Amino acid sequence: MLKLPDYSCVRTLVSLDDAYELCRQITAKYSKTFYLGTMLMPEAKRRAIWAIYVWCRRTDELVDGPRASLTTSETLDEWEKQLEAVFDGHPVEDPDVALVDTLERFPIDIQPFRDMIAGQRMDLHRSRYETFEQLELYCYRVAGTVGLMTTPVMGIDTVPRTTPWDLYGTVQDDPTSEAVALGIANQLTNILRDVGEDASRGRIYIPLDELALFGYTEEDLFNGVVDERWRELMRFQIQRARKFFVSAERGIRSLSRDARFPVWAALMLYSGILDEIERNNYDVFRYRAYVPGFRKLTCLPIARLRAAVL
Ligand SMILES: CC(C)=CCC/C(C)=C/CC/C(C)=C/CC/C(C)=C/[C@@H]1[C@@H](COP(=O)(O)OP(=O)(O)O)[C@]1(C)CC/C=C(\C)CC/C=C(\C)CCC=C(C)C
Ligand SMILES: Nc1ncnc2c1ncn2[C@@H]1O[C@H](COP(=O)(O)OP(=O)(O)OP(=O)(O)O)[C@@H](O)[C@H]1O
Ligand SMILES: [Mn+2]
Repeated sequence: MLKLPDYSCVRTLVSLDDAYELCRQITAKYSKTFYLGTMLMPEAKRRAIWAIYVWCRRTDELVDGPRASLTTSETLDEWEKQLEAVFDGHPVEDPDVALVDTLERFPIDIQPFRDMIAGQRMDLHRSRYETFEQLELYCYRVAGTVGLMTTPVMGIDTVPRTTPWDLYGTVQDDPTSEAVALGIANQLTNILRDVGEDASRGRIYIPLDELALFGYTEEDLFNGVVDERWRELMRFQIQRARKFFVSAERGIRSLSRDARFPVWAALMLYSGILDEIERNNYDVFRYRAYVPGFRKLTCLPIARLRAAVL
């Protein structure tokens, strides 16, 4: 079993600035998209998002990282206790120093963090989802929760703006469900991009009843068969992921002004992966869909404009 540090021990940890710098470096190393998003935010918010990112990354690594085979349900129990210590103001490891500070500055609830651990537990115990309902619960837990963790940092500002091209109607007070929708959209996209990689680990996230609906079998998936059945199935999956992105868009105008551009940018960059899958003619087995740097750059002025006018 993977042993975590004893959270009841007192130990010497890094300074607050060093802890945030560590979180910055880890975010930059692991995610170009989210790091870019944070670089468009004011300093205080950006540092908080790095701290949250790193906690999420560490949680994900427990079941997805190089030492994942050592992770058991007890490891996740310990991780949850470490989380509680952090919420009580007691950092256990260096990056926790930044998270404790972030939790003091922003009104963030512990429940989404617990729910994310529950999502990682699902990865530990199951490698198939029968229906989309089951998959949606998984997606809420591992990714929708990120929306709930980060919205209190980004802040809400619902001052209505009326424009002749108003696409989304009145500004809502509470963008919680849109924040969750963005996490789910990202996770569905991630799943479609990584179908081949997950299959090589014996995992299938696409709901089995939907594979059956398109006459595509588990065996086809493990053999990386790309034919019209697969392409139709992928078109269906992509269309659904896009619906979640569209729901999320409605919520961005309820966020603080200084968070709208970063979130539009992150949304456009991540949903761009779906366009790349289409460009690769749905062959996620042989080609990894990624948004090339120049296309990421062209998204930015459009995201800037959307943040200003939508
Ligand atoms: C710019 C910004 C606000 C970013 C948020 C950054 C953040 C804290 C991300 C956490 C990501 C993370 C490590 C989660 C652990 C579980 C996991 C791996 C989920 C997948 C992320 C993809 O990461 P990546 O591509 O690096 O994965 P791999 O390379 O395959 O390992 C997820 C797909 C989920 C990410 C979910 C979000 C970022 C939620 C987004 C929602 C908001 C920012 C709320 C916006 C508010 C409204 C009202 C729309
Ligand atoms: N164009 C590419 N071709 C092959 N491998 C890549 C490519 N881009 C990234 N990788 C590798 O795959 C890993 C994850 O790639 P990914 O596209 O998720 O980039 P990322 O830095 O995590 O950014 P993002 O936030 O957009 O997911 C990278 O750390 C890198 O090692
Ligand atoms: Mn990535």
